[in-house]
Amino acid sequence: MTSKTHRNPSRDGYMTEKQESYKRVLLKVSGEALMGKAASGVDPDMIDMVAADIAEVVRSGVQVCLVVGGGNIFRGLSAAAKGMDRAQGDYAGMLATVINALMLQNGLERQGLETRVMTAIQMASIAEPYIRRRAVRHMEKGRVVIFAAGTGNPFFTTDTAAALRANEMECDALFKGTQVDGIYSDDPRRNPDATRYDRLTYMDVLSQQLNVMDAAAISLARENKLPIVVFNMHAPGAFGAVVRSEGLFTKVVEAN
Ligand SMILES: Nc1ncnc2c1ncn2[C@@H]1O[C@H](COP(=O)(O)OP(=O)(O)OP(=O)(O)O)[C@@H](O)[C@H]1O
Ligand SMILES: O=c1ccn([C@@H]2O[C@H](COP(=O)(O)O)[C@@H](O)[C@H]2O)c(=O)[nH]1
Repeated sequence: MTSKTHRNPSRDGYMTEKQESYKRVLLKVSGEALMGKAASGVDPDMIDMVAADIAEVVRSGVQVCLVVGGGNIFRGLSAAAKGMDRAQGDYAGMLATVINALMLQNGLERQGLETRVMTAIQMASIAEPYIRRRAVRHMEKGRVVIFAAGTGNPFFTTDTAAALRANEMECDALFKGTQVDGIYSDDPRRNPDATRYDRLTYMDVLSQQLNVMDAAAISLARENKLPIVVFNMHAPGAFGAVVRSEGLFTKVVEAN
């Protein structure tokens, strides 16, 4: 695939262009990616690398908001598989995303960026409650807004939270920074013969059950024609590169 699509500010169509021009984007940071080389938890070097990447994009004039996962600390589904009440486990998972958000906020501030953490579950002594119009205002002022605690509801994931917030913030695209350099025909970490796609439609991802993101997130993006860009966030500068449409990534859009 050689051509790239560009989402117009009106959000109602695509143009064929060589270079994307994004005004506002949401980056979903995988919790697992924050582990770096560690077995669990957060690798401070990885926080610094991700923060430097985000700072580069912000300084290029793009408004950035973030949703952080919690899979490096706790996943409700895994706990439920061992007998824990699912909803209780999911609330613990959402709290895990708040820990990651605070770590990332600190990393971003060390890069000299202005930031706000907004939580979907109220915890007013450490972060602002999520208020949509306030979040938009923060971004207009050049602040990086980190949306924590997922959607605030059990039985969801931070991928769905990312699609939800990206739509609410009227972002031009949702970037999913993960451990693999795009979407493959099968999980590349389990199947070495899986092949990578440059471009897919939402329906391709749903019908072929390409499990890089959950179906609820893909459906939400599809309903609102929100492009999704999946890329590997382990190399320094990776986020800036995909925002400039460089390097390897898979883009999910409405039609090829
Ligand atoms: N078809 C596929 N193409 C690419 N990756 C896939 C595919 N199927 C499954 N995966 C897996 O999906 C993973 C993406 O999940 P990732 O860990 O980034 O998300 P997450 O669960 O949202 O993050 P976290 O819970 O750690 O915050 C990849 O690491 C990859 O191994
Ligand atoms: O809206 C949400 C978002 C997340 N959760 C719980 O948090 C963990 C961690 O999120 P990941 O997306 O897996 O990184 C998730 O496993 C859920 O248990 C939630 O309940 N609701």
